[in-house]
Amino acid sequence: MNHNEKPERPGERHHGPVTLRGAQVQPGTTDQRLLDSRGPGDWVHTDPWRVLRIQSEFVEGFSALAELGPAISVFGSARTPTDDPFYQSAVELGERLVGAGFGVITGGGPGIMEAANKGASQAGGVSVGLGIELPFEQGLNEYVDLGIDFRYFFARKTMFVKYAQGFVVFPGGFGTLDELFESLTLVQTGKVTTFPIVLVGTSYWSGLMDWLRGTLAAEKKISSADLELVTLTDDLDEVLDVLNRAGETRRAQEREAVARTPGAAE
Ligand SMILES: C/C(=C\CNc1ncnc2c1ncn2[C@@H]1O[C@H](COP(=O)(O)O)[C@@H](O)[C@H]1O)CO
Repeated sequence: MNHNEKPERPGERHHGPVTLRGAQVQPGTTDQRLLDSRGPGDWVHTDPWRVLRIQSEFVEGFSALAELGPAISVFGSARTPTDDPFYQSAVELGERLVGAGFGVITGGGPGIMEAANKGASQAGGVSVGLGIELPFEQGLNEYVDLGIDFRYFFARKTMFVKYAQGFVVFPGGFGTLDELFESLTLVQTGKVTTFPIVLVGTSYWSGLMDWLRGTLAAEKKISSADLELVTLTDDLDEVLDVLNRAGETRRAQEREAVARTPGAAE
Protein backbone atom coordinates (compact mmCIF):
# COMPACT_ATOMS: atom_id res chain seq x y z
CA MET A 1 0.00 0.00 0.00
CA ASN A 2 1.37 3.48 -0.72
CA HIS A 3 0.58 6.47 1.50
CA ASN A 4 -2.41 7.78 -0.50
CA GLU A 5 -4.11 4.43 -1.00
CA LYS A 6 -7.07 3.47 1.13
CA PRO A 7 -6.29 0.69 3.65
CA GLU A 8 -7.61 -2.65 2.47
CA ARG A 9 -10.25 -4.34 4.56
CA PRO A 10 -10.10 -8.13 4.86
CA GLY A 11 -11.21 -9.72 1.57
CA GLU A 12 -10.74 -6.46 -0.37
CA ARG A 13 -8.13 -5.43 -3.00
CA HIS A 14 -7.40 -2.02 -4.52
CA HIS A 15 -5.84 -1.64 -7.96
CA GLY A 16 -5.46 2.10 -8.51
CA PRO A 17 -9.02 3.45 -8.53
CA VAL A 18 -10.57 -0.04 -8.62
CA THR A 19 -11.81 -1.83 -5.53
CA LEU A 20 -12.32 -5.58 -5.73
CA ARG A 21 -14.23 -7.63 -3.20
CA GLY A 22 -15.37 -11.21 -2.77
CA ALA A 23 -15.01 -13.39 -5.86
CA GLN A 24 -13.52 -10.45 -7.81
CA VAL A 25 -10.34 -10.69 -5.77
CA GLN A 26 -7.76 -12.77 -7.64
CA PRO A 27 -5.15 -14.55 -5.58
CA GLY A 28 -1.49 -13.49 -5.94
CA THR A 29 -0.03 -10.42 -7.63
CA THR A 30 0.02 -9.20 -11.25
CA ASP A 31 3.73 -10.04 -11.41
CA GLN A 32 3.06 -13.55 -10.19
CA ARG A 33 0.35 -14.01 -12.81
CA LEU A 34 2.80 -12.85 -15.52
CA LEU A 35 5.80 -14.83 -14.37
CA ASP A 36 4.10 -18.01 -13.15
CA SER A 37 1.67 -18.47 -16.04
CA ARG A 38 2.10 -21.66 -18.03
CA GLY A 39 -0.94 -21.48 -20.30
CA PRO A 40 -1.24 -22.59 -23.92
CA GLY A 41 1.10 -20.68 -26.27
CA ASP A 42 -1.07 -20.49 -29.36
CA TRP A 43 -1.98 -16.81 -28.73
CA VAL A 44 1.48 -15.83 -30.08
CA HIS A 45 0.09 -16.66 -33.52
CA THR A 46 -2.88 -14.32 -33.21
CA ASP A 47 -3.18 -10.93 -34.95
CA PRO A 48 -3.30 -8.85 -31.74
CA TRP A 49 0.06 -10.33 -30.77
CA ARG A 50 1.41 -9.76 -34.29
CA VAL A 51 0.42 -6.10 -34.01
CA LEU A 52 2.75 -5.76 -31.03
CA ARG A 53 5.52 -7.52 -32.94
CA ILE A 54 5.01 -5.23 -35.92
CA GLN A 55 5.07 -2.23 -33.58
CA SER A 56 8.34 -3.47 -32.12
CA GLU A 57 9.91 -3.59 -35.61
CA PHE A 58 9.11 0.09 -36.09
CA VAL A 59 10.42 0.91 -32.60
CA GLU A 60 13.66 -1.03 -33.19
CA GLY A 61 14.15 0.45 -36.65
CA PHE A 62 13.45 4.02 -35.58
CA SER A 63 15.76 3.80 -32.59
CA ALA A 64 18.62 2.13 -34.47
CA LEU A 65 18.48 4.62 -37.35
CA ALA A 66 17.42 7.84 -35.62
CA GLU A 67 20.94 9.26 -35.63
CA LEU A 68 21.92 8.12 -39.09
CA GLY A 69 23.15 11.05 -41.16
CA PRO A 70 22.18 11.66 -44.78
CA ALA A 71 21.92 8.35 -46.62
CA ILE A 72 20.93 6.84 -49.95
CA SER A 73 19.11 3.52 -50.38
CA VAL A 74 20.59 1.32 -53.09
CA PHE A 75 18.51 -1.49 -54.61
CA GLY A 76 19.10 -4.16 -57.21
CA SER A 77 19.10 -7.87 -57.86
CA ALA A 78 20.05 -10.26 -55.08
CA ARG A 79 21.31 -12.54 -57.87
CA THR A 80 23.96 -10.25 -59.38
CA PRO A 81 27.26 -12.20 -59.35
CA THR A 82 30.49 -10.56 -58.21
CA ASP A 83 31.93 -10.61 -61.78
CA ASP A 84 28.95 -8.70 -63.22
CA PRO A 85 29.85 -5.14 -64.31
CA PHE A 86 26.86 -3.85 -62.30
CA TYR A 87 28.35 -5.42 -59.16
CA GLN A 88 31.55 -3.44 -59.73
CA SER A 89 29.54 -0.34 -60.47
CA ALA A 90 27.55 -0.72 -57.23
CA VAL A 91 30.81 -1.09 -55.25
CA GLU A 92 32.07 2.12 -56.84
CA LEU A 93 28.78 3.87 -56.15
CA GLY A 94 28.95 2.83 -52.47
CA GLU A 95 32.45 4.33 -52.24
CA ARG A 96 31.47 7.53 -54.01
CA LEU A 97 28.34 8.00 -51.92
CA VAL A 98 30.51 7.87 -48.81
CA GLY A 99 32.90 10.36 -50.43
CA ALA A 100 29.94 12.67 -51.01
CA GLY A 101 28.92 12.47 -47.34
CA PHE A 102 26.15 9.87 -47.60
CA GLY A 103 25.67 6.61 -45.75
CA VAL A 104 24.45 3.62 -47.78
CA ILE A 105 21.32 1.63 -46.96
CA THR A 106 20.57 -1.68 -48.67
CA GLY A 107 18.46 -4.78 -48.09
CA GLY A 108 21.56 -6.37 -46.52
CA GLY A 109 21.48 -9.37 -48.86
CA PRO A 110 23.74 -10.63 -51.67
CA GLY A 111 24.28 -9.24 -55.18
CA ILE A 112 23.89 -5.50 -55.66
CA MET A 113 23.09 -5.05 -51.95
CA GLU A 114 26.39 -6.65 -50.98
CA ALA A 115 28.27 -4.61 -53.59
CA ALA A 116 26.93 -1.25 -52.37
CA ASN A 117 27.59 -2.21 -48.73
CA LYS A 118 31.09 -3.30 -49.71
CA GLY A 119 31.90 0.03 -51.33
CA ALA A 120 30.51 1.99 -48.38
CA SER A 121 32.26 -0.09 -45.78
CA GLN A 122 35.61 -0.08 -47.61
CA ALA A 123 35.41 3.70 -47.94
CA GLY A 124 34.97 3.96 -44.17
CA GLY A 125 31.36 5.14 -44.34
CA VAL A 126 28.13 4.02 -42.76
CA SER A 127 27.00 0.75 -44.32
CA VAL A 128 23.46 -0.22 -43.31
CA GLY A 129 21.68 -3.49 -44.13
CA LEU A 130 17.97 -3.91 -43.53
CA GLY A 131 17.62 -7.69 -43.75
CA ILE A 132 14.39 -9.57 -44.27
CA GLU A 133 13.39 -12.94 -42.87
CA LEU A 134 12.98 -15.29 -45.82
CA PRO A 135 11.93 -18.94 -45.98
CA PHE A 136 15.58 -19.88 -46.43
CA GLU A 137 18.38 -18.87 -44.06
CA GLN A 138 20.79 -16.33 -45.53
CA GLY A 139 21.91 -13.63 -43.05
CA LEU A 140 23.31 -10.16 -43.66
CA ASN A 141 26.20 -9.76 -46.08
CA GLU A 142 29.64 -9.32 -44.49
CA TYR A 143 29.93 -5.63 -45.44
CA VAL A 144 26.98 -4.50 -43.33
CA ASP A 145 28.21 -2.51 -40.33
CA LEU A 146 24.77 -1.59 -38.95
CA GLY A 147 22.23 -4.33 -39.56
CA ILE A 148 18.61 -4.79 -38.59
CA ASP A 149 16.58 -7.90 -39.39
CA PHE A 150 12.91 -7.51 -40.17
CA ARG A 151 10.09 -10.05 -40.28
CA TYR A 152 7.78 -7.75 -42.20
CA PHE A 153 8.51 -6.25 -45.61
CA PHE A 154 6.30 -3.22 -44.98
CA ALA A 155 8.09 -2.19 -41.78
CA ARG A 156 11.44 -2.59 -43.54
CA LYS A 157 10.27 -0.55 -46.54
CA THR A 158 9.34 2.34 -44.27
CA MET A 159 12.98 2.47 -43.11
CA PHE A 160 14.35 2.56 -46.67
CA VAL A 161 12.33 5.69 -47.37
CA LYS A 162 12.35 7.41 -43.99
CA TYR A 163 16.12 7.30 -43.55
CA ALA A 164 17.20 7.99 -47.14
CA GLN A 165 17.45 11.15 -49.20
CA GLY A 166 17.02 9.25 -52.46
CA PHE A 167 17.02 5.87 -54.18
CA VAL A 168 19.46 4.39 -56.67
CA VAL A 169 18.14 1.31 -58.45
CA PHE A 170 20.30 -1.17 -60.34
CA PRO A 171 18.92 -3.91 -62.58
CA GLY A 172 16.80 -6.34 -60.60
CA GLY A 173 13.76 -8.57 -60.43
CA PHE A 174 10.45 -8.45 -58.58
CA GLY A 175 11.96 -7.25 -55.30
CA THR A 176 13.71 -4.36 -57.03
CA LEU A 177 10.60 -3.45 -59.04
CA ASP A 178 8.54 -3.48 -55.85
CA GLU A 179 10.97 -1.04 -54.22
CA LEU A 180 11.13 1.14 -57.34
CA PHE A 181 7.37 1.42 -57.78
CA GLU A 182 6.70 1.97 -54.10
CA SER A 183 9.09 4.91 -54.12
CA LEU A 184 7.60 6.26 -57.35
CA THR A 185 4.11 6.12 -55.85
CA LEU A 186 5.26 7.91 -52.70
CA VAL A 187 6.87 10.69 -54.73
CA GLN A 188 4.00 10.93 -57.23
CA THR A 189 1.44 11.28 -54.43
CA GLY A 190 3.56 13.79 -52.53
CA LYS A 191 4.11 11.53 -49.53
CA VAL A 192 7.83 12.22 -49.90
CA THR A 193 9.25 15.36 -51.45
CA THR A 194 12.62 16.25 -52.99
CA PHE A 195 13.36 12.56 -53.35
CA PRO A 196 15.43 11.65 -56.43
CA ILE A 197 15.06 8.19 -57.95
CA VAL A 198 17.88 7.14 -60.26
CA LEU A 199 17.88 4.02 -62.42
CA VAL A 200 21.36 2.74 -63.35
CA GLY A 201 21.53 0.69 -66.55
CA THR A 202 20.00 2.30 -69.64
CA SER A 203 19.76 -0.90 -71.69
CA TYR A 204 18.16 -2.84 -68.81
CA TRP A 205 15.58 -0.19 -67.90
CA SER A 206 14.78 1.46 -71.24
CA GLY A 207 12.15 -1.17 -72.17
CA LEU A 208 10.31 -0.38 -68.94
CA MET A 209 10.67 3.39 -69.50
CA ASP A 210 9.36 3.00 -73.09
CA TRP A 211 6.34 1.12 -71.77
CA LEU A 212 5.70 3.74 -69.07
CA ARG A 213 5.84 6.45 -71.76
CA GLY A 214 4.17 4.61 -74.64
CA THR A 215 1.40 2.90 -72.69
CA LEU A 216 0.87 4.39 -69.20
CA ALA A 217 1.44 8.04 -70.16
CA ALA A 218 -0.09 7.65 -73.64
CA GLU A 219 -3.24 6.14 -72.13
CA LYS A 220 -3.26 8.80 -69.41
CA LYS A 221 -2.78 6.42 -66.51
CA ILE A 222 0.12 8.61 -65.42
CA SER A 223 1.01 12.14 -66.50
CA SER A 224 4.03 12.86 -68.71
CA ALA A 225 5.47 14.84 -65.79
CA ASP A 226 5.49 11.63 -63.71
CA LEU A 227 8.14 10.24 -66.04
CA GLU A 228 10.44 13.03 -64.92
CA LEU A 229 10.44 11.61 -61.41
CA VAL A 230 13.04 9.12 -62.62
CA THR A 231 16.55 9.71 -63.98
CA LEU A 232 17.91 6.97 -66.24
CA THR A 233 21.68 6.78 -66.67
CA ASP A 234 24.80 4.61 -66.92
CA ASP A 235 27.00 7.36 -65.58
CA LEU A 236 27.83 7.41 -61.87
CA ASP A 237 28.85 11.08 -62.17
CA GLU A 238 25.28 11.84 -63.16
CA VAL A 239 23.94 9.72 -60.27
CA LEU A 240 26.03 11.72 -57.80
CA ASP A 241 25.08 14.97 -59.46
CA VAL A 242 21.34 14.26 -59.18
CA LEU A 243 21.67 13.22 -55.53
CA ASN A 244 23.85 16.21 -54.61
CA ARG A 245 21.51 18.69 -56.29
CA ALA A 246 18.53 17.20 -54.46
CA GLY A 247 20.53 17.44 -51.22
CA GLU A 248 21.14 21.15 -51.86
CA THR A 249 17.46 21.75 -52.59
CA ARG A 250 16.50 19.91 -49.43
CA ARG A 251 18.92 21.94 -47.30
CA ALA A 252 17.62 25.18 -48.81
CA GLN A 253 14.05 24.10 -48.03
CA GLU A 254 15.05 23.30 -44.46
CA ARG A 255 16.67 26.74 -44.08
CA GLU A 256 13.53 28.40 -45.43
CA ALA A 257 11.35 26.39 -43.06
CA VAL A 258 13.51 27.47 -40.12
CA ALA A 259 13.36 31.10 -41.28
CA ARG A 260 9.55 30.88 -41.44
CA THR A 261 9.36 29.52 -37.90
CA PRO A 262 8.04 32.27 -35.58
CA GLY A 263 10.86 33.66 -33.45
CA ALA A 264 13.64 32.09 -35.58
CA ALA A 265 14.85 35.47 -36.93
CA GLU A 266 15.10 37.06 -33.46
C1 LIG B 1 17.55 -14.59 -54.10
C2 LIG B 1 18.56 -14.82 -53.02
C3 LIG B 1 18.54 -14.17 -51.83
C4 LIG B 1 17.50 -13.16 -51.48
N1 LIG B 1 17.91 -12.38 -50.36
C5 LIG B 1 17.50 -11.13 -50.11
N2 LIG B 1 17.98 -10.51 -49.00
C6 LIG B 1 17.62 -9.26 -48.73
N3 LIG B 1 16.80 -8.53 -49.53
C7 LIG B 1 16.31 -9.14 -50.61
C8 LIG B 1 16.63 -10.45 -50.94
N4 LIG B 1 15.97 -10.77 -52.07
C9 LIG B 1 15.28 -9.70 -52.44
N5 LIG B 1 15.48 -8.69 -51.57
C10 LIG B 1 14.93 -7.32 -51.67
O1 LIG B 1 14.45 -7.10 -52.99
C11 LIG B 1 15.44 -6.48 -53.79
C12 LIG B 1 16.08 -7.48 -54.75
O2 LIG B 1 15.08 -8.33 -55.25
P1 LIG B 1 15.27 -8.98 -56.69
O3 LIG B 1 14.01 -9.76 -56.88
O4 LIG B 1 16.49 -9.84 -56.61
O5 LIG B 1 15.38 -7.83 -57.61
C13 LIG B 1 16.55 -5.99 -52.89
O6 LIG B 1 16.80 -4.60 -53.10
C14 LIG B 1 16.05 -6.30 -51.47
O7 LIG B 1 15.61 -5.20 -50.75
C15 LIG B 1 19.61 -15.82 -53.29
O8 LIG B 1 20.82 -15.22 -53.64
